[in-house]
Amino acid sequence: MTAGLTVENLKFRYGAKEALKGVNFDLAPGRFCALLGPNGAGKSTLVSLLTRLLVAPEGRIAVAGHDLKDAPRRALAALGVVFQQPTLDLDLTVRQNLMYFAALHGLPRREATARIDEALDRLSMLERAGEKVRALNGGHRRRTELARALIHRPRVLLLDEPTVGLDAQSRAGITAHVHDLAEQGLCVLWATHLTDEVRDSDRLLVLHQGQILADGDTGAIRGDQTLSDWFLSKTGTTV
Ligand SMILES: Nc1ncnc2c1ncn2[C@@H]1O[C@H](COP(=O)(O)OP(=O)(O)OP(=O)(O)O)[C@@H](O)[C@H]1O
Repeated sequence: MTAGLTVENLKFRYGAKEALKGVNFDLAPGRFCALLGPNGAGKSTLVSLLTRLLVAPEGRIAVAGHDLKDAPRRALAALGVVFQQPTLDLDLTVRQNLMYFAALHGLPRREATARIDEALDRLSMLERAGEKVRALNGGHRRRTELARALIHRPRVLLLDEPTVGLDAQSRAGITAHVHDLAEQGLCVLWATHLTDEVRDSDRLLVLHQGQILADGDTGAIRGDQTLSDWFLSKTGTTV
C-alpha cells in the first residue's frame, strides 16, 4: 500500500453485466497516470467506486493509505475529484462556488479565502473570481472545477474525462496544468479515451472490457507504434 492510490481485486456488476472483473493497481505520489479505455471499458464505474458513489461487494480501495470502507471520511478527505459532468452552480460566482465547497470541508473563512486565491491564481482564474459561472466558457468552467478539487489539498486527484467538450487550446492547458501538479507531488489518475492526452513519460493503465490490459510506462508499452495503433493491435477495436 502506498501514500497514493491502491486498488485490489476490484469487481463490480450491474445485474448480469460484469463491468469490472478484478482490477488491481498501485499508484505512487508524484506521478501522472492515464487510465485509458474506450467507451464502456469501465472507467466511470471505477471512478464511481473510488468516490464511493458505488460500493463494491468485493475488493479494496485505499486513498493515501486510508481504506475507503473502514475509514471513508479520511479516505475521501484525501481525494480531489473532477467529475465528467460539470457540477458547478451556474448562478453563483466562481468564488462563491469554491467558498461553498471549502465550507463543506470545514475550512475557516480566512483560510478558505487564502487557498481559493492561491488555487485560482495558479490557474490564471483570479481575475474571474467575481464572475458568475454561467458567464464563463467551457475551459474556464473546467479550470474552476479543478481549482475546487484542490482547495482541501488532496493527496490524490481523480479526473474523469475532464477535457470532454473543450476546444484544443483549453484541453492542452488543462492537461499541462495537471501534469505540473503531478510533478509537484500529487498522485493523479486521469481517465480518458483520447490517446493524445497521454505522454510517453506518463504511467499508463489500459482498461478494456473491465480488465487491466496493460500497466506501465506509456513509451515502453506502445514501443514503435502510436498508442491508438497499439490498442487496435491488442484488441481489434479502436480506443
Ligand atoms: N447502470 C448500468 N446498468 C447496466 N449496465 C451499465 C450501467 N452503467 C454502465 N453499464 C455497463 O457497464 C460497462 C462499463 O460502463 P462504464 O460507464 O463504466 O464505462 P466507461 O469506460 O466509463 O464508458 P464511457 O466513457 O462511455 O462512460 C458498460 O458495458 C456499460 O454498458
